[in-house]
Amino acid sequence: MPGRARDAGAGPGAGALGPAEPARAAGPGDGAAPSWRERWLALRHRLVASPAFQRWAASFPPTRGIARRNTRALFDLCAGFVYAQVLLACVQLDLFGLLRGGPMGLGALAQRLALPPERAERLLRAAAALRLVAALPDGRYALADLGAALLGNPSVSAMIAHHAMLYDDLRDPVALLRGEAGPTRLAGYWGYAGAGDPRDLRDGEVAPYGGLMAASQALVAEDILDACPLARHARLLDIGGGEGAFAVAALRRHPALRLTLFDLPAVAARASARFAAEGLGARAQALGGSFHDGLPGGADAACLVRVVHDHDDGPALALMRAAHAALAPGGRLLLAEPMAGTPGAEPVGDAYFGFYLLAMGSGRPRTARVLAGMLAEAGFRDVREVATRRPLLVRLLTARRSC
Ligand SMILES: C[S@@+](CC[C@H](N)C(=O)[O-])C[C@H]1O[C@@H](n2cnc3c(N)ncnc32)[C@H](O)[C@@H]1O
Repeated sequence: MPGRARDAGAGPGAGALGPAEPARAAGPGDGAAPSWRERWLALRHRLVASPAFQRWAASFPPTRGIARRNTRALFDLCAGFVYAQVLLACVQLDLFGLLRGGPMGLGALAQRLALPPERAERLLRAAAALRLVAALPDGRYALADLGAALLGNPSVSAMIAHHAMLYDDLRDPVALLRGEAGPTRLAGYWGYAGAGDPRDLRDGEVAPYGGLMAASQALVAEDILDACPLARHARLLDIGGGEGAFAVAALRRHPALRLTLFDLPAVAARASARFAAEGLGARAQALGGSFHDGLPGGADAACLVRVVHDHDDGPALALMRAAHAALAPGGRLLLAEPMAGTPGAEPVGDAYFGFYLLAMGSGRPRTARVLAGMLAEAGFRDVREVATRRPLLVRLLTARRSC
């Protein structure tokens, strides 16, 4: 296992980077005397664990609201899988597509869903409780905000559908944590994460994840390009650029920009076809290879979009070093991905991506500060975070190679 990156500061510009990784406090297990805070927490936890206290807190007016919120939060944690499966059923049955044209009654919906009316009603009531659809006073059902938002983002439905593999892999989370779960379905899906030489992957093995990534780029490319326009750059190296969805968005926005996309050979071939189909063949080329063997030079900007978190610390740091070596002096790197410790989205980084990448067999979510430390270690300077519109989906660090 490669060594973990230090939670280092990252030189100039890095001071404002997110919360530090929580320091591992010395505790009784480490031989140190417990601090007053630990003693207070222990007392508090003994109280909260007591059923008598729970009953009292749930009826005492000043604590009633907190007790109910905590009960609900705990129940939601227990029930999360069920909610996700209700959503999967809605997606598989295309419920939101059916309601796109307007509200429908139960009978018509049951027929279109090919479900007995009682089962259709059960699904619709569950979906209404989850704010995916709305039950109208006249008994018909309509889209609610969350269902309508899914219709506007078809890639989210693709993500939901492919979660069937993730849930299979998470069936025994302790075995997964102990490395005793055996081969996972996600490692097969993301072929480069498994054993073997990723350069040997064939078209049929990269197409499923390539398509999923290309579809979900719609959500992130504009946020990245709005946060960090590339107008001052002449040539962009898109490292691990997939089928070219981000590249196409960048080229369309900056008509003078030229671009080299680098990805595994089978993926680069798909990107090449896309550039040609979009009429961008004269400004964009796709090169195939493994970035662990080095990167093509000549670019004054490079980007790593949703790539670094797929890799353990040793390969991730080597990749940053390769990007540094490939950039022209003074060139700029953009590192964009969802990050751990994002305020208001903490479970997305450490819980969702933490376990997703564990099942995939490679990588981990990192805080902005850890990534900044790694970039500095790879030789970059001026590491800074640029705010994006939806940090839950993507955050952005920029860094420079010295002149
Ligand atoms: C999660 S995808 C991100 C794709 C794209 N940047 C995006 O955001 O849509 C990671 C990409 O890294 C590529 N990749 C993984 N290992 C690689 C390697 N050793 N050499 C080159 N590309 C690699 C994969 O083929 C894939 O296209």
